[in-house]
Amino acid sequence: MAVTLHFSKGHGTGNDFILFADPDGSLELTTAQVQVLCDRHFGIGADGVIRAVRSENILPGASSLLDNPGAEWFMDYYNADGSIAEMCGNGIRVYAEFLTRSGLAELQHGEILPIGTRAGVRDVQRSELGYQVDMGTWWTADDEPLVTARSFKVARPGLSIDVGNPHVVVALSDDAELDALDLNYVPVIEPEPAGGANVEFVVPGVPLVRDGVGHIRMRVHERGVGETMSCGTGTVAAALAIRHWAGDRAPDEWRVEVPGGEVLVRMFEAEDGEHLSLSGPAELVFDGEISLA
Ligand SMILES: N[C@@H](CCC[C@H](N)C(=O)O)C(=O)O
Repeated sequence: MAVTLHFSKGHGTGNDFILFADPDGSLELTTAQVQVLCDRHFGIGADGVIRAVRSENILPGASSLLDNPGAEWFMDYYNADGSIAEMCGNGIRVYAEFLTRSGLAELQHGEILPIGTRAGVRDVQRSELGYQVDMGTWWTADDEPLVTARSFKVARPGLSIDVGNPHVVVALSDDAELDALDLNYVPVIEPEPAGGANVEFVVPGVPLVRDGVGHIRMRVHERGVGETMSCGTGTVAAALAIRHWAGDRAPDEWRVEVPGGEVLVRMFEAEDGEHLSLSGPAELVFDGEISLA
């Protein structure tokens, strides 16, 4: 039976999403439906789909992923290929805008909106740039994978960083190399991570630190999508990697420039260790409806 889906289209620094409300959890999409929705020629076109479902109505079993029952809403996130991702740093800001604009949640300046994700609960608040997200803790893997992109003569070492979802960050020599990178070609990671990974290519700013703030340029090849104009979790991983490589004097605040704009990453101490915050814009562009077979 065909289903009519009422959706909003939005983006955060050009990383774009189709969002729809399914408070009762009655409208689970198939992989094929997600693929059609995200197809830029045969569907609406997007890097991912976000289903707004009340936390109490997420799939049986998935509720164990929520470590804080205070999160009324869960971000059910799908990559364009239909695969599920644990977290999306740009998507969660756009999701907060969707929830508040559609009256499903309220968020005044200074208030916090906890949102459930497969990586745990993330606290979102309004900020000067749009929204700020407490991205929680992070960890690096012991192994150093090797990454090969199309133009590389030899594989280069990457840094594996998990910020709720998996990333491998690779440093490039300069802006020209970053601009010339062909990300139609899927970067090869050795050893291949079991669940795949997003790969960020970064160039430190020159100078790296200006007025106490670090500067980075980044392009990304996203797991389950391909090249995107931005990846929020990827910018956080990029800032962590450059700080790691830069050493003791590196700052805790970073501006990360991506093809779709700029976001701000901060590192700060919380009760359970170092957290990261991500601030950036969130825009809803249009609403529509589509019939799904
Ligand atoms: N674009 C997102 C990340 C989306 C999920 C990613 N492709 C994955 O599979 O982990 C972001 O802004 O963080």
